[in-house]
Amino acid sequence: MAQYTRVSGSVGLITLQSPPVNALSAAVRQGIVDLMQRALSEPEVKSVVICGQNGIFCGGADIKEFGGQMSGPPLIPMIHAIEAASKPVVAAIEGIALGGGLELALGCHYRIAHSKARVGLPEVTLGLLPGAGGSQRLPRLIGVPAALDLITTGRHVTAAEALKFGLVDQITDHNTVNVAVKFAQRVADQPLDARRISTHPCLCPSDVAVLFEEVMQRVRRTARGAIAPIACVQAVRAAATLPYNQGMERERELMATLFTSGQARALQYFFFAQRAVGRWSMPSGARWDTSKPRPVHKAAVIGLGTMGRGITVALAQAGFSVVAVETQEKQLMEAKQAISGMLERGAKRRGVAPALDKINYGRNIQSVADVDLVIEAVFEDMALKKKVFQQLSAVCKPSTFLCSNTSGLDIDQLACQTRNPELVVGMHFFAPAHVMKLLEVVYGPKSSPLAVATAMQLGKKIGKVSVAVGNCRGFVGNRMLKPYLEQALFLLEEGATPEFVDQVLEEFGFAMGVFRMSDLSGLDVGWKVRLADGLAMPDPTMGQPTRLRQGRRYSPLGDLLCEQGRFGQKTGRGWYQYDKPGSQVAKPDPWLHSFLDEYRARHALVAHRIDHQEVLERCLYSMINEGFRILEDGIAAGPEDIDVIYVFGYSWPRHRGGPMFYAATVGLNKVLERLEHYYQAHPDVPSLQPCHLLRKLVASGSPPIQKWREVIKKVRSQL
Ligand SMILES: CC(C)(COP(=O)(O)OP(=O)(O)OC[C@H]1O[C@@H](n2cnc3c(N)ncnc32)[C@H](O)[C@@H]1OP(=O)(O)O)[C@@H](O)C(=O)NCCC(=O)NCCSC(=O)C[C@@H](O)CCCCCCCCCCCCC(=O)O
Ligand SMILES: NC(=O)c1ccc[n+]([C@@H]2O[C@H](COP(=O)([O-])OP(=O)(O)OC[C@H]3O[C@@H](n4cnc5c(N)ncnc54)[C@H](O)[C@@H]3O)[C@@H](O)[C@H]2O)c1
Repeated sequence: MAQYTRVSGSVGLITLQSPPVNALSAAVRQGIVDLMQRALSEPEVKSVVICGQNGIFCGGADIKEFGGQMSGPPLIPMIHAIEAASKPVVAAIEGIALGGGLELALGCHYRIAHSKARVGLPEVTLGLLPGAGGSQRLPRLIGVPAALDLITTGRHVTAAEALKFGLVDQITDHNTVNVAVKFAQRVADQPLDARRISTHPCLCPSDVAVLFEEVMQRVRRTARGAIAPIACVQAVRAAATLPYNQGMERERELMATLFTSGQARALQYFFFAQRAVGRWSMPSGARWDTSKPRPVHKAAVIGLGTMGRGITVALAQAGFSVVAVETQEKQLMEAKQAISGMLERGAKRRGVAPALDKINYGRNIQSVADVDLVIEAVFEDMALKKKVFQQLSAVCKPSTFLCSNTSGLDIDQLACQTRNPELVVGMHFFAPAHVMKLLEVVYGPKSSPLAVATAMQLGKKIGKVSVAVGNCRGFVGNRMLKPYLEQALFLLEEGATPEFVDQVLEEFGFAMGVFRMSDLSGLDVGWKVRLADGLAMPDPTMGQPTRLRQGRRYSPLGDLLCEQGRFGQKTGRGWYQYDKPGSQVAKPDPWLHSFLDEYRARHALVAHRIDHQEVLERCLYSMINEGFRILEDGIAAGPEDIDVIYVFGYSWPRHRGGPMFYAATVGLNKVLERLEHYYQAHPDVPSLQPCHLLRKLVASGSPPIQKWREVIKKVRSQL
């Protein structure tokens, strides 16, 4: 909807009204079309101002409409009509002008923005391009290089930056609508021809062809298979090389291709999934909207290794006072230096002062007595963690929340060491903790809704996307990683190379294949866990590792590499070789290939030809199958939780929506059929056995992903 008022006698004020972000729904578009006609027909009205209610100009097209039959007046002619109007139209931009919202403003003759407003064309993040003339008007207004930057990244810019670009005409600290109305009165009689951006020539640098070539190469390199960034470059190239009308035609063609692509559907699903995870619930029925968090002012981090340092930086940067405790003197010194460096670099990037004074360092756990929340990040060793939780429980205020950054140990066992187990949750960060967006908030059987709500809110405050999950070995992310890693090893045993498996996964869109990723994070991490589990022990009778452990197929390949001191990048050798320890350039290693040949010969394994399809299906479907088990067990409340965890924590390509959305795209019956096929071929691999929920979903006609929760509820109620 939109509302019309006449202000100061001669200005028609059109206010977009569609909470929460004044998206351009059919009703809003209809309102704008009708009210523009009214303003143009009233002789007293000399100029028009368009603004949005509640201090928000417009969040763009209504993304919810994209999924269905679109109705109402189309956006492109609506914006053309505004630009063609005989009376000046001024956009009063408060809050945000994004996507179609900015395109609407670009159709206006003038743009006045509040100093705190942000503008941008984020369509690329939804698998689209600015398809209401944005790709053609923006380069004409601010030049090709700046337009390419904004359109291919989708980044939001501040009002000050927008003014520098010439994207807005004026910024104000006062009431933007009042300023815009006065401005509209001043320009009421001025000629409009030069203000119609579509009539401007496109501002191109002399080496524009080289520029497009360079940008296209960069975009292809970083897109990981996403098509929208490439279409964005093509659309801007059309603006630079074609007359406006032909450019608009090209924009329309490209948009039509994107609009109906699976990638746009995946990215739009993911947009809503990110928001859905904030509406968490627990099996007890506790929910985000009925559970109040308690404020946290002062926090502590215990253990300043890789993770503790990043967590300390994340907390300090968000303004929290932090007590940082490390028992080892040498580690403490190194940590202080590393944390200060990270804070200084971060502050320089953001143009603010480094938050060095937010942190108090110490070696004694007693120094955390008065904090509101503790995050433990000591070694992944249950005995040590239990001891630390006992100490914390004795030292801290009774109301202090005690959280663990464990990668997968039982939160309940830690809670049992404390006086107030209801205040214990997992806060599982991802490395590097000050950079990675994901936080798994893990509730155990005793965790209270208060503790979950507090950890979720803290996550939000430090800029994380937080997902509440249940307590089980590996939680959601690492639990699903296990069958994925396991399949990758089995594929090596059966004839594949690490290079081939990685290539297939990287072509699929992962930032790194499974073996390059293992080399980066360190092969010793998983080895220690397998040793602790009694899995990585060599067979004592044979002096040889066997391939069956605890009743199921087991690949000792990773253990054998670790026994040789091949821990990955840090030792300069792993699944690949590196020029020196710490180097990041992975090179195929002939030693590894001979080692694999010998290993296969020793175990009478005949290498067979493994193709792309087999790598993808075995690695991904086994992981997806575990995802269904996680849903069935109630560890994740819905598929969105899993998808958000995988995109933000494990570099799953966003344009494929996440593993569960991908399963829905491939077709659940196909996933089931292929899992059945592989399970038949490998009956000693339980992770390939299709789980009950997957079968149930297929039996229910493979409903769309938005309906899975209903089936999950039924399956769980029958357990
Ligand atoms: C706006 C934000 C920055 C606000 O952030 P904040 O953190 O404050 O709040 P939330 O993110 O939690 O959002 C609150 C609430 O609002 C919902 N929401 C936000 N934005 C939208 C939106 N644009 N539409 C619908 N709903 C929205 C959000 O989901 C939350 O609700 P929930 O219930 O989920 O909690 C932030 O929200 C944000 O960044 N929003 C997105 C901004 C954006 O990306 N805008 C661009 C939209 S796409 C667009 O504008 C396209 C245009 O270029 C025009 C395209 C023209 C279309 C023409 C169609 C041609 C098709 C051709 C096909 C031909 C086919 C054929 O030939 O057959
Ligand atoms: N490294 C990762 O990628 C990663 C990712 C997510 C979670 N985690 C988890 O985070 C935790 C820490 O991992 P990390 O990689 O940072 O380990 P790390 O080995 O780098 O650091 C652990 C630090 O804890 C210190 N420490 C040990 N006992 C202590 C005590 N009683 N009091 C104070 N400090 C103590 C050690 O001196 C060391 O500096 C583990 O539980 C791990 O599973 C790690």
